[in-house]
Amino acid sequence: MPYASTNCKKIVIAGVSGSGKTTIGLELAHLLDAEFVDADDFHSPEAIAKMAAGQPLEDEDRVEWLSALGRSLAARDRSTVLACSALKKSYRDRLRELCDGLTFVLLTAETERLRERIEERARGGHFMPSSLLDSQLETLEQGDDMIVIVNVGPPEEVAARVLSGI
Ligand SMILES: Nc1ncnc2c1ncn2[C@@H]1O[C@H](COP(=O)(O)OP(=O)(O)OP(=O)(O)O)[C@@H](O)[C@H]1O
Ligand SMILES: O=C(O)[C@H](O)[C@@H](O)[C@H](O)[C@H](O)CO
Repeated sequence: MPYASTNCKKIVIAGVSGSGKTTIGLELAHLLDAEFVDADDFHSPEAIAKMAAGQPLEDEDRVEWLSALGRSLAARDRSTVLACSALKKSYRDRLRELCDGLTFVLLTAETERLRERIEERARGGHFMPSSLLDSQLETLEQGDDMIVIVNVGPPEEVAARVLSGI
């Protein structure tokens, strides 16, 4: 059955590191009774090591990753929320090429709030250093192909705003 005629929703929660993709994506998946997939789980160990060492990923580091994510989304027959940075328009287009009917939501927040959240999370042992935030923001191509939601407030309220926006 073509995707458009089913109730199966495929939503990509995009944004820079620390924008809350995982936090809000999990809440949204709960509201939609959808599966939640974290694109960080699809990065190669080399890509994770690179980021952990403070080096930004480049286009070539993201090629296989995006293909695997697009194929994985297309293969799912349940509603799915994917937390994925999807910083460039070309990355989002690659996902669209592989999976029909994707809705993209961009989470944003003020830079200093993002930095504080990343630093707090890094103290808990997360691999991503806040030194990479500037390159994440430089790489981000915000476009009218995404609904923009400001991630400020209790996560369940932000997820409810996402739900009414999509
Ligand atoms: N609405 C919110 N209110 C308070 N804290 C939040 C909110 N959203 C996210 N956070 C916190 O900010 C940090 C970053 O959030 P999260 O890990 O969800 O971001 P992310 O976009 O998935 O990041 P990354 O891509 O780097 O994995 C976490 O510690 C999370 O608890
Ligand atoms: O495209 C990218 O640069 C990556 O997906 C990053 O966004 C990280 O995976 C994430 O920030 C980890 O915390």
